[in-house]
Amino acid sequence: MTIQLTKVHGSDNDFFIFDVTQLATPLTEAQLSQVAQHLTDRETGLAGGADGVLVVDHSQHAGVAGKMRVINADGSEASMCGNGIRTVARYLSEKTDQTAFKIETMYADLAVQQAPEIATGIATYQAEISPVCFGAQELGLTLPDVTSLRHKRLPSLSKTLYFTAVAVPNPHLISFVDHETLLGPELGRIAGYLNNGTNTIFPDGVNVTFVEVLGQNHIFARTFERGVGFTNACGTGMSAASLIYVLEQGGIAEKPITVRNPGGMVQTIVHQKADGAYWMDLIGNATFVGTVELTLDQLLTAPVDQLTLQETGEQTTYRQFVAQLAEA
Ligand SMILES: N[C@@H](CCC[C@H](N)C(=O)O)C(=O)O
Repeated sequence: MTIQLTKVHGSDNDFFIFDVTQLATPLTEAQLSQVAQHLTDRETGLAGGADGVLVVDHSQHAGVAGKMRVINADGSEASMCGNGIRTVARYLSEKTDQTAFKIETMYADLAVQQAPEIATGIATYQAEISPVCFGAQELGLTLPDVTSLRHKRLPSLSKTLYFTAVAVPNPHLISFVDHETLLGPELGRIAGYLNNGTNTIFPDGVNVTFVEVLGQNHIFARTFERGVGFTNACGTGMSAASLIYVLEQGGIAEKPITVRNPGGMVQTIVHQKADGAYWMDLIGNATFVGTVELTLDQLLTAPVDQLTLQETGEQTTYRQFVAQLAEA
């Protein structure tokens, strides 16, 4: 039996889509974690490795096209992935011949749809990012007597930076910084500490994003992800950053925010419901790099570094888009 995987990315945050409906017998949780660690390794993994694996399955929820689970490169499971869900939206759109539908994720069935191209020839999808919560419990924030963290200094992390923590629903710590700090070593130092598994602030780790304001409704986000490390972009991180930009830094809700990142660019829109709850639209590329077929042995343990992708050619168009962004 062979299993087809699709290598995909959103803003060069790259993944393998693993459609487990192909399997005759389901894998165990331990095997899924093993698959992610095996395939994503940047040295020995498949096709240059990846930031994670997006597990696609049937959903039992009425009116939902499919289910997405997110397994980070270190084998841990995340509740959501903003760049990933756009690619899964495209995968399910092509599989089920629909352009607007819902995808089941760990905490919510999220609305997704095909969207107008962000640049010529770039397949583009839009995803709902929610639920949003500021509570310490949902964040896994364990500072004594702290129920939320909104624009506060944490002297044990930095003497100068202000931090806001928000779950969307995976946990994010956001700090607005100047250009030098955005590119400097502080992000790696702080996020490395918060994801070391022994710290007492976020014992389960947290995604950390530094944000620079480039203009009105125009920001740059750089993220160190829990379970991965530095990535080219983090979709939920950019959505969280956009929300905090609106709440604390003069960003305008209900209007597109351009979010640049090391891997490209997305747009977000921050919304608020009548009951006060926030949610975001995340709009960006859903690029299919190529496909590859593996045996079950290769999926789990056998060497995969010599396997090559059947490329789609989409990455060439994506590279041109990124080159144009750099010139703009
Ligand atoms: N890259 C993702 C986020 C993936 C999960 C994250 N590492 C976590 O553990 O919460 C995105 O685009 O949102």
